[in-house]
Amino acid sequence: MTDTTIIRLHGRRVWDSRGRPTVEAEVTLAGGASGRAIAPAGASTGSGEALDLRDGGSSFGGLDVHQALAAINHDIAAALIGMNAGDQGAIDARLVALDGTPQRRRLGGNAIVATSMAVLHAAAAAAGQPLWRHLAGSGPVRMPLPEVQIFGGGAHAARRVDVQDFMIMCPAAASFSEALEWTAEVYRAAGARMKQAGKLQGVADEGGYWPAFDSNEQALDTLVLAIADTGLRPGTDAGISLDIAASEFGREGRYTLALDRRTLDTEQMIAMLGGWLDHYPILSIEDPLAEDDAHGFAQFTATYGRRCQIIGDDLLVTNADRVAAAAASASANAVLVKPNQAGTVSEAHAALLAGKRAGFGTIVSARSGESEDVTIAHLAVGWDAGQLKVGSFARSERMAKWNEVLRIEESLGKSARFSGWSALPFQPQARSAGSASQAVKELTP
Ligand SMILES: C=C(OP(=O)(O)O)C(=O)O
Ligand SMILES: [Mg+2]
Repeated sequence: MTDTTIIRLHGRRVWDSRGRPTVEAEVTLAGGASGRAIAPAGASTGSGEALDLRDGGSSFGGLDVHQALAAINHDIAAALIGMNAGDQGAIDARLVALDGTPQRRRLGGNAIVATSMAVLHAAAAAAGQPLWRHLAGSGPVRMPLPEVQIFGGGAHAARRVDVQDFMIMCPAAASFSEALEWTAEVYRAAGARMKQAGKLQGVADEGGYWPAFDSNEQALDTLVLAIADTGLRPGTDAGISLDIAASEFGREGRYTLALDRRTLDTEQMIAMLGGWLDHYPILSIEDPLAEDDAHGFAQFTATYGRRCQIIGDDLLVTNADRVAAAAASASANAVLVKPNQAGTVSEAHAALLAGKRAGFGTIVSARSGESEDVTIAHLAVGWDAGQLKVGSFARSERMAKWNEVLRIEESLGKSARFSGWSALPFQPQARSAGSASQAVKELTP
């Protein structure tokens, strides 16, 4: 291990996958090691998450990031230079104290997360280890179950369909690489079907197809048929994972579905999703209800939590206290972990650990605005999260992460273990796949 004293911190303006400026932080240590990281950015943000500092105010202000860069190059650099990069907890505590606001309004969530992750990279480099191994120590790790988008919707595709992410999970695969291979086959089969049906309009923000479906159910039907087209068994080999992102169209117990031109109350929303669970091989649902509908979440989880993963994203905003509260009230059984939602690496890790303590599924996740930064691939493996949600094949900022996991898997050789079904917080035999073959039969002309 070389000298891990921080001697330089530099903030740089780079660009994200939506053509928006973002922040890269680069940390140099006395022993010569360095690390850098780029802040991602969300589009369907939870109201409780850390806010990016954009010129003129928070994420909801201007577009540019000069103020966040200035925060890195002046206040943050002054505070961190001389500190030990090997003590991530102390670095992150210093960042939190220096900002002094619950949502990182002063220095910016973007400045803070880029710095926190860059320090982590520098410490791993100084130890001469890949980041995932630096995090895991000598502990066992599993390759994560990939959650890959096939169609985009909601805020990621101009609300062309209400549901934000239609994804595939292949927990029956023997390895991460096999799961990704099966998913790629489904992706191509879905694209071919959409093209044939005149429903393909392009690529959404996370690399899934930008669809021209007439209903949310048409998207689900297409997904089931695409799985079957590849020879995989829907519900057995490959299942569906949805991010409803209901906070985007629901408030105070009223949910307005643009595609169906109707407004549902909480009970009706639960009934609609329950109908989908009964009919389609769905393994996971994220944000089925809005972030202000904790009672609805609890009701949904009480009814379906034994046969489906129910993920809190906007509800939990990668916050350990919120995860503990959700466990106590049984309002979800899984937590999405987005480092920039929390602000620092340590806070994101605390949220993941709170999830593990509660027996929750834990899913490390990208944002819809991304870059070539692959930190989350290492976090998913090094923290043994079990699951990773990134986006899809048509965009290289997504594939950078998936390909990084492939490299990690290869480096482990025969000792690489795949999380598969063990990543999900319910028994496989209880999954809602009963009607999957019936659904295919009904859909096949
Ligand atoms: C990745 C997501 O979206 P965004 O980054 O736009 O908040 C999500 O909602 O899970
Ligand atoms: Mg989400």
